[in-house]
Amino acid sequence: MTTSNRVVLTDIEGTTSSISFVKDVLFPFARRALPAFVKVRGHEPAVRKWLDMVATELGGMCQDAMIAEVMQGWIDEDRKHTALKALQGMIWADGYRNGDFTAHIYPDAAQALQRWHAEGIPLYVYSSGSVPAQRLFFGHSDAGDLTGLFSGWFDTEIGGKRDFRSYDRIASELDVPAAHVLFLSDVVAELDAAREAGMDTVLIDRREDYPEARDADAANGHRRLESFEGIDPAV
Ligand SMILES: CSCCC(=O)C(=O)COP(=O)(O)O
Ligand SMILES: [Mg+2]
Repeated sequence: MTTSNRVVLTDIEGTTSSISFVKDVLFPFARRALPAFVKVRGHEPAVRKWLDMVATELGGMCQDAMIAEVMQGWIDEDRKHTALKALQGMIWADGYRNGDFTAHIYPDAAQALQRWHAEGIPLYVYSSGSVPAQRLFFGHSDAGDLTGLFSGWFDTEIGGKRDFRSYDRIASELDVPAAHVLFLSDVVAELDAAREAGMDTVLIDRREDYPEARDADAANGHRRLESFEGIDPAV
């Protein structure tokens, strides 16, 4: 057991897992399935709630087929919209259940998360993917069911990942000083926001995801590592 009072908060896409898995497997799967999903399950309250949110944003009174089309455009743009992310998660549930795919996780990330958990370091996820999608992701990962490693999950319902107030709220929910939280992400703007809230940060700069290494300027003062190896959350 560790004597550290630090906790780890990690992003998923580009950090624990490859961008290509999300962009080339998950997004196309959701894009293809969206029209039928909206038609078949659009009446369920848990689905309707999000469709209505999108319809309101589009000015109200939209047909579901049009909402599906708009959301397909959002997938193409990689919009991190809370309603889209919630619906994507519901669609991916079928894919995981049917064994269409398992979620990619870098072996170094799986090993480090397992080690830190064994050392007693609390682990949390903060991703634009919805919390149910995060649970599915780690529940059906290439390294097996890793959900038991995590003490909690956060998505954009707590706020956007580039807004320092989201990190304030997360630290409050965890009931720890922000300085005790180590946030790991591949996106400098997210790390900037976490640092503004007082968190410690590491830029995960993987060659598989970012062929050109980011220099010190691009890293904007954040510690930069090319994998989870070498991260010691206890210091
Ligand atoms: C966990 S669901 C798949 C990832 C996803 O939809 C996404 O937008 C990932 O964004 P992240 O904040 O993890 O970079
Ligand atoms: Mg990311």
